[in-house]
Amino acid sequence: MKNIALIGCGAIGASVLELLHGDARLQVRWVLVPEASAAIRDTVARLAPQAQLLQALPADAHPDLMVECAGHGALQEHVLPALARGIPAVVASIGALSAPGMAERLQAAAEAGRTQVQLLSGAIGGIDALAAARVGGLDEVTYTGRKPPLAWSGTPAEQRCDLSALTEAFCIFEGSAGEAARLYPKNANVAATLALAGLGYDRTRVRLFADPAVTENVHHVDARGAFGAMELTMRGKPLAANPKTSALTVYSVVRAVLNNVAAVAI
Ligand SMILES: NC(=O)C1=CN([C@@H]2O[C@H](COP(=O)(O)OP(=O)(O)OC[C@H]3O[C@@H](n4cnc5c(N)ncnc54)[C@H](O)[C@@H]3O)[C@@H](O)[C@H]2O)C=CC1
Ligand SMILES: O=C([O-])CC(=O)C(=O)O
Repeated sequence: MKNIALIGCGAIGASVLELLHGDARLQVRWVLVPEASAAIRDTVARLAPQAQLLQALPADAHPDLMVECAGHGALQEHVLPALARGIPAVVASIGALSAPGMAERLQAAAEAGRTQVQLLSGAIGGIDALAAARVGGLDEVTYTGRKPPLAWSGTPAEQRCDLSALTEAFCIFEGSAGEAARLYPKNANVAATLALAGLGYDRTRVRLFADPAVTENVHHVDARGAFGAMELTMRGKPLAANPKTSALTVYSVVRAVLNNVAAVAI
């Protein structure tokens, strides 16, 4: 049986616990959050009663896998030290890697601990194809993200337009994946994932729209290169607990965890 440390117990973390609950091949032994609200305590008591709810991984704990679904700060706080201790990790907050030096520090920590960090595909598909296409050489990768206006609340989009008054699609951002990840950290994980798998932060073009005509989180990717061309549209249903997050992100985390305990991984 594999022991799991879960970082974050919000919209994604709670749904991950729900889906892993009862799987005899693994046990969530630690849930790490900055503050254990009553809702988090209830969720953990119901879905992972054996788990310790803590702020940091104890020095003598050695999980088989750390699962990050918490936010950008969690990479610095939990993932880097775990990797350095030899604990493998899967990470959902891919936008965090756009902070200067973070990608290099993740790599150095994993090398020091002789382990591996897996960057999850999260809300987007086709990352396998894009990363494979990169081997042959990519010429162009463009990502267009479209979410309902209120999914952009609390972001710099609020300074660009009145989100609640939009009657048609409004382009809230156009630029590189690097700028997108810095300005819209909670919404630009997909842009950062595409950049890391494909042409990098500077050469991956990004357009983000607040669109009152959509009810889903719509991700569109166009890529061209030596392999040929790829066009992909995902229409992700948002999680009820957090409309900024697509439900597929939860399934992507669960898939990665299950691939760690399954005899055949896909
Ligand atoms: N790769 C992808 O496609 C996607 C990635 N994400 C990432 O997943 C993260 C979590 O998403 P949600 O669950 O929807 O957010 P949420 O806000 O519902 O939950 C975040 C949880 O993490 C905890 N937390 C925050 N900072 C922490 C820290 N430093 N250490 C430990 N716990 C911490 C919070 O207390 C809360 O329990 C987002 O911040 C985003 O970076 C989200 C959507 C898509
Ligand atoms: O969950 C999504 O649809 C994607 C998302 O928020 C992001 O790119 O960070």
